[in-house]
Amino acid sequence: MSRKLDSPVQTQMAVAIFKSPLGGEYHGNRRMEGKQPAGRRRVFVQTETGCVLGMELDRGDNAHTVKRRLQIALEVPTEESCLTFGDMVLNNDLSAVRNDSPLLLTRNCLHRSSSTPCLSPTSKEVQQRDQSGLVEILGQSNSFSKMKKLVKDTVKAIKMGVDPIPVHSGLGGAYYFRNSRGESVAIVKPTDEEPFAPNNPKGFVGKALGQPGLKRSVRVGETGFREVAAYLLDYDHFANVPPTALVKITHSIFNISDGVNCNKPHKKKPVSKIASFQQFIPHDFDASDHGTSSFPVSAVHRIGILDIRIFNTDRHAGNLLVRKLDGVGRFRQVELIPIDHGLCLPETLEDPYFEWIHWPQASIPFLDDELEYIQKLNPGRDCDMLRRELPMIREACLRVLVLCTIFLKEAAAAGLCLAEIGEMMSREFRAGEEEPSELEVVCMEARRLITEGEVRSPLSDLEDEEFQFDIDCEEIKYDFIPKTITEDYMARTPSQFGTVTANGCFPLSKLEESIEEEEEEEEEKASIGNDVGKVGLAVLPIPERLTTMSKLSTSLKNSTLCDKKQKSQKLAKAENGYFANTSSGHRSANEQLPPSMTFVKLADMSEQEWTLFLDKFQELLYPAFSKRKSVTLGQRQIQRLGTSCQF
Ligand SMILES: Nc1ncnc2c1ncn2[C@@H]1O[C@H](COP(=O)(O)OP(=O)(O)OP(=O)(O)O)[C@@H](O)[C@H]1O
Repeated sequence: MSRKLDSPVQTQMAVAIFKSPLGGEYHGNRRMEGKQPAGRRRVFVQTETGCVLGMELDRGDNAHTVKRRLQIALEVPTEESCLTFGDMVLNNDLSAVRNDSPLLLTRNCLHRSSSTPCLSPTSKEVQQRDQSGLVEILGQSNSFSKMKKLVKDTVKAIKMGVDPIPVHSGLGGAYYFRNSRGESVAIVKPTDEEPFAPNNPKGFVGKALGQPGLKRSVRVGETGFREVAAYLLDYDHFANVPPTALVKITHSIFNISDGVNCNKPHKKKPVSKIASFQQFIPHDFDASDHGTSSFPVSAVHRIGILDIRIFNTDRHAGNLLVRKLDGVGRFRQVELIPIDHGLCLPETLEDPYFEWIHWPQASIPFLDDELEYIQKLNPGRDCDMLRRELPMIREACLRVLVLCTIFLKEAAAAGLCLAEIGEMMSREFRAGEEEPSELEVVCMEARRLITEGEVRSPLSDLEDEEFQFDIDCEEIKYDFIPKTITEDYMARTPSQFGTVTANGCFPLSKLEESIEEEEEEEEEKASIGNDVGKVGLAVLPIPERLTTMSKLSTSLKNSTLCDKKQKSQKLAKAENGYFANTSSGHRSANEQLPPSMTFVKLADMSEQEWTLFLDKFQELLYPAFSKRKSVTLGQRQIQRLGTSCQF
């Protein structure tokens, strides 16, 4: 491990070495348009501890030449370093890397505990040599044009000495940047100050950039581009996401955990960061402080539509700002502003969080303009746009976007309301165990079907001893037509499939339990990553368990699905164990993170499998929607009955 990578001094050197000849102050992206010699690109290399180095690539550069330059600056031997750009490990060719792209430099992709200090340019000399502007938007989208004035105002205020204000709420580092009148105009969240990132100022540290973060399916350092993705996907400002861009920004307010800046505000030196930069929206409350009944139906629907598309795992009430419109003559009316989209577009499906799910507005059918908006959504086009504007975005995130957009479109067309759609995406906890959502159950079945190649008769399935969804033996008839498997399976909610255990498996009979217990013990001894599956224990109360047992297929062993879930759980355990600890006084990521389950993976499918999977997924949606509608109908009847029985 290089000593140099952990000390601020070399970063100064690095920046000096990589100083940009494209000097001048910030002019949006104008400077890059036209004036840059053909084939030249500027990139920002971020080390896993958050240090940002501006660097220029010539046409002839390749990953090796870049690493060699970094070796000189940081003393990291090229064979020990790894340069990545989103999903891509840059081994040689750099043609996919665009101007202004942030690259990540890690040590041979090794994950390590990262309480090590951040490197950042600290001396005045370095700042002068690093001639990029104080705030530079990374990306070319026209959607960022609104941001240019904001950036200009911010830069002017910085130069006048108007300091940003640290935001005390939230787990991550965030700063209100102001204009020359001292008014907050932007909120800036550096990617290396996210929860658990190396330079988090609130003590939530313990991971390097690129490792699984607060949510396992969102890596540390990758919430910033998700904030931007949410803004870019919010076409026509439909849900009211504030304008947001990714920036490279330099200021002394930012935190670095090297003891240089900590607790010595008067001695702070300017540091450069990659950050999300979002327009500050003046507001009166957030949704946790305000009665939700006054929220307009259309505002709730529009935010819900966005949350579903982007699979938001963090729509809590604090992430909905509320602005009273009394001042603009709309007495008692409010406007909602959705913020904090850093935990959307996870790399796998998990449990989303939709605060609005039980608000009455979410049970009101979609309005015509909303249905029209949904109908026009085109997930393929969304992906193309995101690949173009945010080339570091991972394909796994795009698959989640595609899946959820299809789900939304089909559900809305089938007449489901927002609450129903949200419920179908949410997991349930029963007896302390997490069950897959209805959406995940559909995905699991679609994967099973494409893995098997063809839908086959239940008899052959039983002979194969493949895993089946709670097939009731008594109900199986030999003249059962293939489609019926799916229908039978769809006729059940996840809870009717039986409780899923911590391993994501359905409960077994007692006999099987004891066998599995033994197997589990055996496997505890086996190494992590062993392919032998282990099946979890049933957790149902006895009577319920007996009913479930009688219904279970006799062929629950050899479950590929369970194997996969157990493997991912083992890996999760292994990873949790791996990030052993951090500096004392800081809360390590290990202490904070509850393990979360992955019931179905999307990223490991080939392009061809993914296409087949989406076809199957769409086919399976219709019976799932019918089931959901009948459940809702049943609930309403019970509610009505309850009301009419009241004296
Ligand atoms: N665009 C905005 N305009 C005005 N205020 C904002 C904006 N974005 C965030 N805030 C304020 O800053 C606070 C912290 O922001 P945010 O919730 O995005 O940070 P976070 O660290 O990601 O928080 P959390 O830990 O809740 O996820 C918010 O509670 C809100 O009060």
